[in-house]
Order: sequence, then C-alpha cells, then structure tokens
Amino acid sequence: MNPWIDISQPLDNRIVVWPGDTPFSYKVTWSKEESGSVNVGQITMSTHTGTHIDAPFHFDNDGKRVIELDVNLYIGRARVIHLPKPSSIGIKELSGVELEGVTRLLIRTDAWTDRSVFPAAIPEIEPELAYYLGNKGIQLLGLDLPSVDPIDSKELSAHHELTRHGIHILEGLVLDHIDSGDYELAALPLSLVEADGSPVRAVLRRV
Ligand SMILES: Nc1ccccc1C(=O)C[C@H](N)C(=O)O
Ligand SMILES: [Zn+2]
Ligand SMILES: [Zn+2]
Repeated sequence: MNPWIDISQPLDNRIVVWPGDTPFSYKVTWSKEESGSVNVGQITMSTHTGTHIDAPFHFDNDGKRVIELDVNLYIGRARVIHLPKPSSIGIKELSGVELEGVTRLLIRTDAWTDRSVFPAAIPEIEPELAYYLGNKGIQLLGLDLPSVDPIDSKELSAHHELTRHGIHILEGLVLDHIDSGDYELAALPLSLVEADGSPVRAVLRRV
C-alpha cells in the first residue's frame, strides 16, 4: 500500500493569513508546571487559515454551515492535474484534461511560490468553469492557492458559481511535491456546527 503524503500547510505562529484577518496563534495556557499534570493549549485562528474548506455560509448568509457538508465529499478518489502558473483557469486550460469519472479535482498551479508571504495576485478561476466542471460531475475542487477568486474580489463570482453547480471548495493545498495522477484524498473538516469554513489536514495516497 502506498504511503499517505501530507499536502497541508503547517499551522504555526508564522503562517500567513488573509490581509487583515485574525493571525494564527497557539500557546500553552496551562503548563505542566502550573497544572501539575499536563500542558493544555489554546488555538486562535481564522477559519480560512492555511489548508481549509469553505462552507457556502462564507459567502452566502443562507448557505450551508460546515457541519451540513457531506463528509463523503472530502474522502475518496481524486485526480491531480498540473497547470503551471496560468494567468487564469478556464475551460480553455482544462480542455485537454480527461475528467471522465472524476469527482474530486485538485489543481497544482505553483503560482503561490513563497508561502511565507500572502500573494499579491493569484490566477483566478473563470466563473464559466463552474458550469463545465459541474457538468463533468466534479463535486470538489482543490487548489494550491488561498482563494478561487482574485484577492481583491468582492463579488466572489467563482465561489458563488462553483457552489451553484454543486462544487465544493478546498483552498491552500501544498502540491509542490505532487505529480499529476490519481490518488485517494482525505481532507475532512472539523464538525464545526456554525462555521463558515474549517481547517483540514489534507493527505493523498497514490492509487
Ligand atoms: N479570510 C478572509 C477575510 C476577509 C475577506 C476574505 C477572506 C477570505 O478568506 C476569502 C477567501 N476567498 C477564502 O475563502 O478563503
Ligand atoms: Zn476560504
Ligand atoms: Zn474561498
């Protein structure tokens, strides 16, 4: 059996977050010396930190919360494709890609080269792609980018269009070391009842 490969960003106090969003922090709030038995920590973070999923409530007040999302979306067969540094990702870029039978698609763009700084600009997902991918049966789209829309977008057209076509969003993957091909994916969100997003531990194993 092939080993599982980690494709998640490490969560430490240096991780970069969306400009203006809550910085990540982990600290021991009750040390072994104080408690007499254990170290107990506390995490403060935005739900959109590092490798994470978006729930529709993130961009739609009436949209689903994390706990309402089907866990089956986030575990199972996935295809990884490599589209090196595209200026945008649309139907044209995916026209040569075989998607027969694929429900989870991960796109490696290599466009966020230095993860120690938040990118000023990223390739955008053209909203028309949502119809195309939805039609092919894609239910989960993952990217090695912090968003599926341009950083300065207020409309979040790709987020809305993907959701409208039944495609769920996985952002902030680390795919630098992953070849194109077919894998098993596990990237489960936490069972957050009210949340608009959730960090995930994303892993792949070659099939
Ligand atoms: N954290 C934020 C704070 C302010 C404005 C946007 C964001 C986002 O996270 C948007 C991004 N498209 C996302 O879904 O992860
Ligand atoms: Zn997000
Ligand atoms: Zn997003």
